Amino acid sequence: MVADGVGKRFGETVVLQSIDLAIEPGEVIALLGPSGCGKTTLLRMIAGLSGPTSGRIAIGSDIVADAASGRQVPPEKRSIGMVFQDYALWPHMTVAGNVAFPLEMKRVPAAERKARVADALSLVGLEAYGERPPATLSGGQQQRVALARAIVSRPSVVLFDEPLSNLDRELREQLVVDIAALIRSLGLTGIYVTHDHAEAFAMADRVAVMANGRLIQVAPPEELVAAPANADVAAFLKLGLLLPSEKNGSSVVLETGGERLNAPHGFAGADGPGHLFVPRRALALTEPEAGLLHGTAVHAMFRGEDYTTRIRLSNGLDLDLAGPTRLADGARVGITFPFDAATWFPAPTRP
Ligand SMILES: Nc1ncnc2c1ncn2[C@@H]1O[C@H](COP(=O)(O)OP(=O)(O)OP(=O)(O)O)[C@@H](O)[C@H]1O
Repeated sequence: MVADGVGKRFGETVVLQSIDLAIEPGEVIALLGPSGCGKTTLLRMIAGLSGPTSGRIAIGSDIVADAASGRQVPPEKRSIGMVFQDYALWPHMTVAGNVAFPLEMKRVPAAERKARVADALSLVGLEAYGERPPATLSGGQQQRVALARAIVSRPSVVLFDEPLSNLDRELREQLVVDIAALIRSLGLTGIYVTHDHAEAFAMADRVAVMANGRLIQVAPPEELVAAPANADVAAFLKLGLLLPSEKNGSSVVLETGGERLNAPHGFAGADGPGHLFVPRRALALTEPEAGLLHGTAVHAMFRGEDYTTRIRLSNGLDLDLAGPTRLADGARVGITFPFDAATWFPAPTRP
């Protein structure tokens, strides 16, 4: 699937700017971003449920949408399967009837249809449920039916629109693994929309982080965590501490609280306002006099193996840090980190 300069406007409102995204066959991409950033809009255009106002979309070798020529291939003629948040099963059909539907649309002969439906239901662990009406199944089982329906015709791309958000946490954690294993074992290409970064990390080969109708970083999960492209990505993924500050040469002064950090080797990046980013794994609690930053313990929570303490920094930010001891509420603490683990993100200069 290739999106080439894809944009979407509703009247005067620009919802997607100019999206360039190429997904390899067999690859799973998560579209991740806060509510309203345009994830569903992009997915609906790939599905053919709406058309781009600029750019074009290809699935395999077919151009399925092209704003310039007005070409818009309808959803049923695109090689796609879809799994929606609300399952979207037809209540008047049996489970097997639902799964068979995409094959009926393609006029697959009855005997082959039956075998393929049985195969798809067994892949999702529901071989015994074919004759039941969907309403008699649990939410998790209904979503498995929707998954079987999405893969039964072996489409070029399977599109997922927040498929697990109606399910409780335990079920979500189970299904995310099952879905990931299934799409990988079948070698399917997947686009998975979510606002949950744990789900995106569990599912995807690469994660496309979106904000305000733009793609801001497309990278494997490990790379996003190790090297977020900017302060927005680090903030959205909650990767650590983002300190609003002013940089002047090798020193960084925190915007509020006035603490000054003198980095022995300085930080790369332009002087002026911005954020100092310190990844969570680099942060450690220490005595107040040994701390680069200072704060007060708000409350320590026992987490089974260690304690997570919420610390209110002198600039008012809250930070949760794990440690082996229960700190008293109100205790003064220091926070330290190796300077070479920190990154300076200058404030963006927006036109
Ligand atoms: N038909 C429409 N007319 C006008 N604005 C729309 C229309 N559809 C979507 N939008 C706007 O486009 C923006 C992006 O919406 P979209 O549903 O793609 O976001 P999202 O990232 O999927 O959010 P969520 O996670 O809440 O579903 C929103 O500001 C929304 O209000």
